[in-house]
Amino acid sequence: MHIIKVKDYTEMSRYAAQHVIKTIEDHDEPVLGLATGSTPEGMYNYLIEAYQKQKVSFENVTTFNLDEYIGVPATDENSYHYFMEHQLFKHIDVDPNHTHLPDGNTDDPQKECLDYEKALEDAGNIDLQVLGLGLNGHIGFNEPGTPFSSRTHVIELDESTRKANARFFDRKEDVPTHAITMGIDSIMDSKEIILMVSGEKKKEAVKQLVDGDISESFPASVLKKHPNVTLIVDHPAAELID
Ligand SMILES: O=P(O)(O)OC[C@H]1O[C@](O)(CO)[C@@H](O)[C@@H]1O
Repeated sequence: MHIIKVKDYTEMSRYAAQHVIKTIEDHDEPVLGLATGSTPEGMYNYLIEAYQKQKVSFENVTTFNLDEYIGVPATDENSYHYFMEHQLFKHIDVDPNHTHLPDGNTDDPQKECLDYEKALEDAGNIDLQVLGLGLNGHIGFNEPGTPFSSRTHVIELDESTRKANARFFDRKEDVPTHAITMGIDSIMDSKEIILMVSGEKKKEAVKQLVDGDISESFPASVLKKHPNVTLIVDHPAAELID
């Protein structure tokens, strides 16, 4: 795993956005894996700015998001559909038919998982996957204990994850209990991965990732087995690593 230390959230976001733009430039039909949460918001703002300055076009880009809550309609502002639409998609020239998120509002989540895997396969795998890091080491919504062999699946969210994400909801009880997430093996199929981590509260997770063992009890540790991963970490989050 290649480690890039940057000053702060702004630099992390800029660095990641430049990496995404380079991937788009290097491929005729780029396939991007995208994340939600607070971590990538700044990167999305840089991408929108670059698009507005005509430095990049998303016309030929296909996107796959990592995850979606179960039972939250796409029109609900807490859904990851809504997040992506408002944080990125509606501001750029991506073809809406080429953006994919799991449908968390389906009657048949198991079938939705299989369909999502099929769509990923048909797209020929992800050229660049963007990841954030959960406090407990989750990537996507793959919580500790998720098998490294997992493909897209339904997951019960950890209490710690529901607590961490309660800031987006009116009440903690409103945070969904389940989600559909790309599996760890699905993520590992990506040709390249960037993992963005910012902020002092993630410093223990970063230490565990960098210095700890590769173990299903800390899902992000699997990334150390991937041949092309870059950790972009800001100084507050990198405080405990060399
Ligand atoms: O960026 P945040 O909000 O700290 O969340 C970290 C990770 O957790 C998730 O939001 C899922 O809880 C991921 O999508 C994200 O990468």
